[in-house]
Amino acid sequence: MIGIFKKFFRFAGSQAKYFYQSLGISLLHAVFEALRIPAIAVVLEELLSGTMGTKTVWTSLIIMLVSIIGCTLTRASMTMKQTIAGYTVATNKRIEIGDRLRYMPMGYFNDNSLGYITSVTTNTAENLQDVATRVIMLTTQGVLTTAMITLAVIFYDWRIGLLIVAGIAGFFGINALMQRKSRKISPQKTEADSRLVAAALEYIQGIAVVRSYNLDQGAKQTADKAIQENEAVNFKLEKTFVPYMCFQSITLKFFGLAMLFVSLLFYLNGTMALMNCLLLVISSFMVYSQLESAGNYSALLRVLDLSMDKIEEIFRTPVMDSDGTEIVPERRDIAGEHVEFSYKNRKTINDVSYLIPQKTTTAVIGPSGGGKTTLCRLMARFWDADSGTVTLGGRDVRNFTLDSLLSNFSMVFQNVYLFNDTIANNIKFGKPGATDDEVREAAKKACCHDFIAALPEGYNTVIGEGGATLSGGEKQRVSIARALLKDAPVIILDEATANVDPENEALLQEAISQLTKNKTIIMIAHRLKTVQHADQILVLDKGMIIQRGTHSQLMETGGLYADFITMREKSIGWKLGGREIPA
Ligand SMILES: Nc1ncnc2c1ncn2[C@@H]1O[C@H](COP(=O)(O)OP(=O)(O)OP(=O)(O)O)[C@@H](O)[C@H]1O
Repeated sequence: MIGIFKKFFRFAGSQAKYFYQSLGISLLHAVFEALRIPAIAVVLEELLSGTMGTKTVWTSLIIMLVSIIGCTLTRASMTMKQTIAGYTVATNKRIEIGDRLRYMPMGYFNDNSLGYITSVTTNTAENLQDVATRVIMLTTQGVLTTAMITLAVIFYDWRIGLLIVAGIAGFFGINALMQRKSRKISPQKTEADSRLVAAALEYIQGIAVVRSYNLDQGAKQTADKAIQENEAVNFKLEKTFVPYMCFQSITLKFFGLAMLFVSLLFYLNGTMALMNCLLLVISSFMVYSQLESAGNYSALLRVLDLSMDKIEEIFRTPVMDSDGTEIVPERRDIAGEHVEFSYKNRKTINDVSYLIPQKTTTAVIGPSGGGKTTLCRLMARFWDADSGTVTLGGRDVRNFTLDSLLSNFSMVFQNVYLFNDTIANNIKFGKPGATDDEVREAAKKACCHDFIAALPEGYNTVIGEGGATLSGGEKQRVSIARALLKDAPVIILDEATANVDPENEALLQEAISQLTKNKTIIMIAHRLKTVQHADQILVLDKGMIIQRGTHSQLMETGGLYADFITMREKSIGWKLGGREIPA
């Protein structure tokens, strides 16, 4: 128990002082609680000696009032301090996690599900603000109050004091057994909580697929299973702890009763004065009451312990730019030398070298799964190469801080993610301090001003999470507006495939040509026109660059590129529903 407390105080960082302060107040609270014993003693003594007067009544009343008011004020102060500190610890940790996730290698997101990460920032952090404050307050208050009352009892009769101590020892013995059980079961609870969040997220995110394939049974069964498992683990937790809690409670009640009877026996055999006997009989009803409620909550200490472990695991995961420096490169050429990269053990980029001179366009083409996206993402350090180097302006990308490296790149991918916020704020994401005029200007260049202006609240229209309320083409143009606003010198573009309708296609092309003016462009190209006009074409297959050169050079040599072009040329001639497929 003490170990978990120490760990929590370390974990709480700057907020720990509020918990320490509340421990001090807790001690004061215990003193106020224990004051009731002398208040009763004063009255009993005078009643029994027959000297009872109004002065004694007032004295006792004042002590009682001091005790009650003191207890109330100290409890309120403790609750405020711990609650505020608990919420602040949870808030700080959530923000720190958010900051840290930005600098994590993408492999972290591969290895840990969205559900797991979400559950750490939601219910795990909630344990800090909720469980931590309640458990720490109740356990410290219970232990300190019992200790204080024990001291007061020892003052009147040390033998009964020893009896109380024996009761406390019995309580902690049972509590230790419960903690041991809790160590085994609590991880099941936190895992079941994570699984529940993961299943709910997956079910909601995949709801469109679930509907279109009429899979409600299968997908729902998975979510239902996670819900039922969670229920089962919680039942198991309760079923395991309830006997221990009952046993703790019975032990304390037994020792309370023993205190009552032993006091009476001591009185009967003449070793205890009547006043002390009556006082201790009354005290026997209150001595353990707070310890009992502390015991009921202490099982949750293990959950708190595990919550801290889960959060600390995130902080222990190495981030990418811990050794980076702020670099503003003089040139913006990008080069890879003997770059190798594997996802887990699957080699995806195999001894690749390239040079992308600044302000030129490089088209990357090749079969699906050949490694085009991976190659581009290694340039912006979504991942680190296993061997070889990637440089920007002659400097290894690993020498940059992630922020200073990424300030050079704008990336427009096919899977655009827009935040559940206004369109204006989604565009501003590219330049947080941008003015409304700048946002409008970027939107106009990206050909999205007209559709935004037609929305009910224009730029202040809130778009659903992931951009759910916009069409694919609209989302893509908003993401281009975002990139235009950022105005980074290097643009990585995963070109839209030809399955965009002709009107959108024309707008998209206009937006892209605005974005790419005067920049270094790396384009995963699907369109014949772009490929033909690129300064350099890299043909990537099975993680290797198998051809490189300009369109005419590669057409001359023949091979995969020439085959690709021939195929595209054939498809241009095809007509779909009377419309020509765009080149
Ligand atoms: N995050 C990831 N984790 C594990 N494997 C991945 C990941 N991303 C891609 N891969 C795998 O790496 C290989 C190359 O993928 P990549 O997306 O780079 O290819 P691509 O040429 O861009 O494909 P496409 O044209 O279909 O988009 C594929 O086999 C893919 O399954």
